[in-house]
Amino acid sequence: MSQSTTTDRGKPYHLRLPATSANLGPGFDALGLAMALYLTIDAWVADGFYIEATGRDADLCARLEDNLILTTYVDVLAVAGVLAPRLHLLINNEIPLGMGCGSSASALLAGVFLANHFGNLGWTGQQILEEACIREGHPDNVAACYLGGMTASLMSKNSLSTSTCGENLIWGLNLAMPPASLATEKARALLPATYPREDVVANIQSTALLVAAFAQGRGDLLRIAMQDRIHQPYRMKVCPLLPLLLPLADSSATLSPKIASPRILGVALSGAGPSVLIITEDAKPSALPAMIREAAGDESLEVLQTTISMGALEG
Ligand SMILES: Nc1ncnc2c1ncn2[C@@H]1O[C@H](COP(=O)(O)OP(=O)(O)O)[C@@H](O)[C@H]1O
Ligand SMILES: N[C@@H](CCOP(=O)(O)O)C(=O)O
Repeated sequence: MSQSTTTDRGKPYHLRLPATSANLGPGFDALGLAMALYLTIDAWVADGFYIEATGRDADLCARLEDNLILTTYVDVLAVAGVLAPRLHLLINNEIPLGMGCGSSASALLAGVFLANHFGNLGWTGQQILEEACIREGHPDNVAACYLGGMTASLMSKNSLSTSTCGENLIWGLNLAMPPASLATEKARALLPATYPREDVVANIQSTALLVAAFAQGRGDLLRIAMQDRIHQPYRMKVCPLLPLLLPLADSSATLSPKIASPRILGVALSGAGPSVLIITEDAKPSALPAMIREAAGDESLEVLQTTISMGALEG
């Protein structure tokens, strides 16, 4: 992107927003886990809109047209009746776009943070969070992106309630990334309007257990607690990695603690897919990528290894 002609940039407004893995299996639209892969933005008022982007999907992040960060920024200020100062954004992105890792949540939250700061809106953190959740349409990734750890969220009449736990857990978060992206909107359109009662009850039971597992650091519960019956079965056809990798959750269950194989705690679709999240007892186990590639039958499959993030930084 072309350079801003702003000569004296001064201290930038700085944002660092994590990727998120929503749902964690059964917690559809309710649970999200913040991951230590970041969208980092430095912003200054300038004489026009400029974006310089580096990192993952840098070409998409640097686009000025239909850019979710900028459209959110301009729209929030338009609704507030404030003329949006033009901005120069310096972006470094580590979050894969359209892969089920919450890139749109981080972009929306960034747009709202920028609007609040440069439009002097004076909003509280809660107002910023609620605005971004309303715009995303479901609170799970946005709330985890802001608050970090494993965040449970509930949106009722545009009012958000949240609770966070597990921010200090050192479990490994391993993401199997197929080559093609999948728009969340498309993956949501595959879900039925109603569900059998037994599927709903099974998901309520799993979700309750899953929250307890994160709150108490009970990795032994994840294999059972990450089972889902309300979105993953319907998304398998557009997320072909999922049926190949779900059995990995069972592979560790029978291992003797003496065997030095990476201990897999649980497996789920990451967000709306197509990536798959594999949680391990240890952070970044070096033997796991090869195990995942073998199960997927794809030697060149990308595997990202990361850990739990504490959430957003701003200022
Ligand atoms: N850093 C970013 N800059 C601009 N647009 C972004 C950014 N991150 C995400 N987006 C927009 O969000 C879309 C992906 O959102 P979505 O389909 O919900 O997938 P996910 O949130 O799982 O990555 C991208 O195609 C792009 O339009
Ligand atoms: N609960 C949502 C989560 C979407 O997450 P994303 O990272 O894929 O945008 C859903 O499952 O649709």
